[in-house]
This record gives sequence, structure tokens and C-alpha cells, in this order.
Amino acid sequence: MIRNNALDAALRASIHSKERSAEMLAAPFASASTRLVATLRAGGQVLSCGNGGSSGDAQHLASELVNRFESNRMALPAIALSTDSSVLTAIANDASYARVFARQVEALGKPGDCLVAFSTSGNSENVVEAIRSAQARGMWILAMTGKDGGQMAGLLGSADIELRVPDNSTARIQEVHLVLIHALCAEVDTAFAEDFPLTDQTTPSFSSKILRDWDTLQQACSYRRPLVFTNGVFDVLHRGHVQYLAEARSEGACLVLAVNSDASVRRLGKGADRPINPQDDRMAVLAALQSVDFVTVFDEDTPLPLIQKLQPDVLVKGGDWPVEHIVGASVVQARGGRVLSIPFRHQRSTSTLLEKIRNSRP
Ligand SMILES: O=C(CO)[C@@H](O)[C@H](O)[C@H](O)[C@H](O)COP(=O)(O)O
Ligand SMILES: [Zn+2]
Repeated sequence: MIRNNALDAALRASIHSKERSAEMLAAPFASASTRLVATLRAGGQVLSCGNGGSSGDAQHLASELVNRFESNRMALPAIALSTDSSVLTAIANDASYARVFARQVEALGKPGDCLVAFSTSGNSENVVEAIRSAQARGMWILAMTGKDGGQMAGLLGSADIELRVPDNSTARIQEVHLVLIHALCAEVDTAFAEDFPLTDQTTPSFSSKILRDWDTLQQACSYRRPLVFTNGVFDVLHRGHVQYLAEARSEGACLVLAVNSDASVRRLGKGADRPINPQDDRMAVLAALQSVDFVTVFDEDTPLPLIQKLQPDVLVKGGDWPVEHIVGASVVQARGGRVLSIPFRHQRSTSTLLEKIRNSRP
């Protein structure tokens, strides 16, 4: 058998690096894949960047999200920021090379999106600048680094995740980055294959905003700050509701709306025939509103346990609720959050509406 020493050495070093990564990156990898899936489920996008070999990695990741990895699933939104030579040369020429990714993040990034930032040293200035811009826009960072994590490691906040390859060789770090990209894509394939059967190649419906499971909801919205929370029955949706929800959404970066379950509505004693619309229908209608980022349901008499779990920054109720009576106010205020009673600009009520319909019967 013919062996080549250079190839043997490279392969051995790569295997060693991968084995060490398997031990050291298991926990942050699990967090990264969960959060990436939650971001995409919530309609967020992935922006990726890096230089040289890492620019290729950024493109590799984006291509597999947009197109597919190993199985068919819906197309997912991802853009590699190292691909448009006109944009890159214009920014580098008019501003500086350090701004080439940051400027694009400012143009394309939205709160809740993910920036996947590749740098084996953690010190590429343009990647560091991109992280700063992404954080300022309410995005979270998945930092793919190596060596000692460089400047990037020091920039990351509690919402961010670093996958730092335990190696000092740029080449070995890049080789592990590629494995990490493929492993992340495999997790994304699995998550979206469950949601969308192979035959369904459509974009996510409003139903992706409906998260009944509170753990999943917490993961999807925990880093979308300021987080706004409101709750109610929302039985027969009217103009007052729509206006109120739009105003609530404008108070932060993400609005979670919790509706009372049918059993919980019945306990409110609004009438034997209430709710008119069952909880699944109410949630589906609310999820179609642009102002609403996530809809969930609670079965308790009050949303207090959910408020304690989500720890929103802004708690909102309709104008008929004085702030001191709003359930969960003390929880939010204790963390320095705001509690708002938003006045109804359009005085409508479901009960009056139903009365009108009943009285109009021949
Ligand atoms: O691919 C390689 C080395 O394997 C090179 O092109 C390498 O990516 C470049 O030197 C990069 O500029 C290195 O940047 P970084 O990984 O430190 O951010
Ligand atoms: Zn290379």
C-alpha cells in the first residue's frame, strides 16, 4: 500500500481535532442547533460572513439552507455576505474593508435574525464589526471560532453562542467548521422534515407562529428583546383588537400573544356560548396578523405562570385595565420592565358586537 506522509499527517491532525471537538463542543452545539431551528421557525433569516476559507464556509452554510442538505424540505432564508462583488467593492472603496459585512448587516438584518460569523482567529476586523452591527440590531450571533476565540469571544453576550474549535491551526479549525456546518444542517433538515412533509415545498404558513409548547416558545423568543407580552380571549376579532395589538408590537422587537384556552374562557363567566370561536381558530386568526410574532395558549385562570417563564420586558393590556391590576405587573417591574395599559382607540367590544348580531335576527 502506498502512503503519503503529508496526507497522513494532515488526516491524523484533522481526526485529532475532530475528536477533541466532539468532546468539547457537544453542549454549545446542541444550543446552537436548537436556536437556529427556532430562529428559522419564527421566520428569521441567517446572515453569514468570513474571510478567505471562512468566506467559503459562510457560502456553504447559506447554500445548504436555501437549497437543501440531505433531504427535501422547504427553502430557508440565508444570505452569505461575501458574495456580491459590487456591494463588497463599493463598501471597501467608499468606507473601508472593515465595514464590508457590517454595512450589509445594517441593510438586511432584522431583530431575531442570526449572524453566523466565521473566523478561525476570532480577530478578523470586518467580522468583529459585523457582530457589533448585528447585536445593535437585536440579532443573535453564532460565532464559529478557534484558537483562543480572539476579540470575537469577548464581544459575545448572553444571547450569543460560540463554537470554538480547540485547535491552533487555521486549516484544522476550518475542517471542523465544515463538520459543524453539516451537523447543523442535518438538525435543520430533521426539524423541518417533521413540520413540512416532503411533498410540501411551500413557505411556512402562519401556523409556524403558533407555539403551544411553552419551552419551545421560550427558546424562540428569549433573545428577541425587548419582548412584549399580552393576553386575552380575542374571541371575535374587531378593529379595536387589531389597533391595540399593532401598538403593543411597536413597544418592542417581538410580540407574544397568549390566548385563554376554551376551558379558561368558560371559567371567566362571559356567557354559556363563549367562546364563540374555539381556541385553535382564535389562534389561527391572530397568527395571521403582522403585529403578532408568536401565539400561544394558557389553560390557567391567569397568564402569571407563563409571564414568569418568559420574563417579558414589556407587559401590555387594553385600556380598560389599570396598571396595578394587570396580572404579572410586579414580575415585569421587578426586572426593570414596563407595564402599559394601552387605551383602545376604537371602542369596540365582542360582547356588544354579538348583541348586535343577535338583535338583528328576523
Ligand atoms: O483558507 C485559508 C487558510 O486555510 C485562508 O484563506 C484564511 O481563511 C485567510 O487567511 C483568512 O483571512 C483568515 O481569517 P480568520 O480565520 O483569522 O478570520
Ligand atoms: Zn484554506
